[in-house]
Amino acid sequence: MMMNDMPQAVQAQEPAQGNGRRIGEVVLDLQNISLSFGGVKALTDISFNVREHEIRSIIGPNGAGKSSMLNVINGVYHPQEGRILFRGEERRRMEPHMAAAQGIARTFQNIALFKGMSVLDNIMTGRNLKMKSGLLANALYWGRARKEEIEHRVKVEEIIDFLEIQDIRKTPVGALPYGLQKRVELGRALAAEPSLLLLDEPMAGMNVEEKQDMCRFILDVNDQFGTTIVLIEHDMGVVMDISDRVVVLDYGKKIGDGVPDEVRANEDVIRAYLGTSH
Ligand SMILES: Nc1ncnc2c1ncn2[C@@H]1O[C@H](COP(=O)(O)OP(=O)(O)OP(=O)(O)O)[C@@H](O)[C@H]1O
Repeated sequence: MMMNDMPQAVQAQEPAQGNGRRIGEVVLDLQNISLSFGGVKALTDISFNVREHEIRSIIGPNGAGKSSMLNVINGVYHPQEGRILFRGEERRRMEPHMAAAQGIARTFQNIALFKGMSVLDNIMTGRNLKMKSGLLANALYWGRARKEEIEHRVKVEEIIDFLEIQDIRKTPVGALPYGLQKRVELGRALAAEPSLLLLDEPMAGMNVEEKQDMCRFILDVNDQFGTTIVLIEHDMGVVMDISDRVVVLDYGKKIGDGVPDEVRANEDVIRAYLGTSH
């Protein structure tokens, strides 16, 4: 990203209009979010927003509250305080399956795939929500269900081509190296055709080459499908390279928010990261 060429005034808090992508309106607005587990305050008064087509990263040292934040967005955790607006509408009650129905998909820190199933079948499970025909429909309207399945297959094959995993489409996921499993997990999330994709440490445990591949796919998803992406990542180099804006958490509080150059220069962020292993 060409942040260095941008004048200071343009950088303040606004995402870059990089890579020909058009960054649009705020799609997700988190306002004064606080979340506790018993006596543990995981998040304290966190506010930030995510704009359409943006790659928005959440970083911070271990235990900073990053996963908790993603789980709040996804409807897994319910904050005790604060407001969440998605596409301008305030969220009242939220469950993970409702997030999926709203076009929010996610991947997990620890790969959550069916290891004994093929790559193709795993990605196919990502279409579940889109499938109208249930078992009964399958029995009664065989033709219609069959047609629908073919349409889903076409979509899944498109994703397989996009992720360049044609040669392993029939391979059981458990037999694949870690980096490829992560790519399949991305494929399954993409199968839901999300408008907002949440990625929990998509590069964790990868070697340099696998990280480069994953970066390329994340940028391509964002660019070609226009998907808005929120990601948690420990690798600072990667984050600064691919993000439009970065929010920094430390001990459950927000200590920085802005384009990568702003965050890099932020004294609080530098202090939080000094002496940590990130
Ligand atoms: N389900 C839970 N029950 C109790 N405490 C929790 C729960 N989830 C998170 N926490 C606590 O909330 C705080 C933030 O944790 P969280 O996992 O969100 O941080 P993180 O930044 O994602 O950390 P890491 O980088 O290690 O994954 C920690 O103190 C953690 O112990």
